[in-house]
Amino acid sequence: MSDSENGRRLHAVDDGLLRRRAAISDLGDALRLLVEHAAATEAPTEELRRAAERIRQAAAPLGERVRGRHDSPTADDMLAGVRLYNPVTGAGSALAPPLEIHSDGDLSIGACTLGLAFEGPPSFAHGGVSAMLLDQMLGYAVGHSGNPGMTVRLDTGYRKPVPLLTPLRLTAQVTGIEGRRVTATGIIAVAAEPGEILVEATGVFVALRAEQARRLFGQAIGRMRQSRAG
Ligand SMILES: CCCCCCCCCCCCCC(=O)SCCNC(=O)CCNC(=O)[C@H](O)C(C)(C)COP(=O)(O)OP(=O)(O)OC[C@H]1O[C@@H](n2cnc3c(N)ncnc32)[C@H](O)[C@@H]1OP(=O)(O)O
Repeated sequence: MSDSENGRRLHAVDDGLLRRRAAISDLGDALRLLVEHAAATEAPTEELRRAAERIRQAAAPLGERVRGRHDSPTADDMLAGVRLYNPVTGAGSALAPPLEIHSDGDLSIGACTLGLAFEGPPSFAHGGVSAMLLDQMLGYAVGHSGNPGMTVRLDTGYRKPVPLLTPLRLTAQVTGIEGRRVTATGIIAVAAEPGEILVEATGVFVALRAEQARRLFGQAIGRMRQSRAG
């Protein structure tokens, strides 16, 4: 194959992957709209029954070809950090707010708005959701520092309730590295009042030894290599 033919082929593959990722995002948006409407609706009972039937019909073709537990989604790129179904940040996940994170130097900054589907106490976020957002924020900061690891401890302090339907600002940073253990802290605030801490967390993350990584992720890594080679 000539260089230009090879180039055209790679370009076509990239286009296909980009189109698939855009479609996954689009499906994720539709699912999040569905989840939010389903949590907020006061539609008549008969409308709920009709909607349930239509949703089951729409779901059926998606279930015809599915991946197994150890298979990465074909549109993901684990090494580049592209994970479309991450339940906190994934554009394709119905569960994700989604939280958008970027870095400014050593500081990781996140933004999201939680809908009624995330309600715990009336009109405020469920405490477990705040912990989930902060675990992701701290994990991102730890990964960004070049020492990725798994959460072994997460201490969460709830100072004030987190309002729903209100833009939020989250921040996180690494505060200490001791061998394989990395400590990070983070907070949740309302975007309009970033100085007022609603929830704070400190997490400890541990970099896996090679043997631990093989034991926990060996099958998934093997499948990923196979699918890349094929
Ligand atoms: C740009 C970059 C972007 C990156 C984006 C990424 C975003 C990703 C975001 C994802 C975010 C979400 C992330 C998630 O959701 S991660 C999912 C939730 N976490 C887990 O499932 C982890 C479960 N735990 C384990 O599997 C084991 O504990 C592992 C394998 C991790 C360690 O195995 P093990 O337990 O046998 O430990 P060790 O013998 O190897 O020793 C390790 C060191 O750690 C210390 N230790 C252990 N436990 C604790 C503890 N509770 N408090 C304090 N320290 C503790 C221990 O004393 C030792 O220290 P030292 O004696 O060496 O000093």
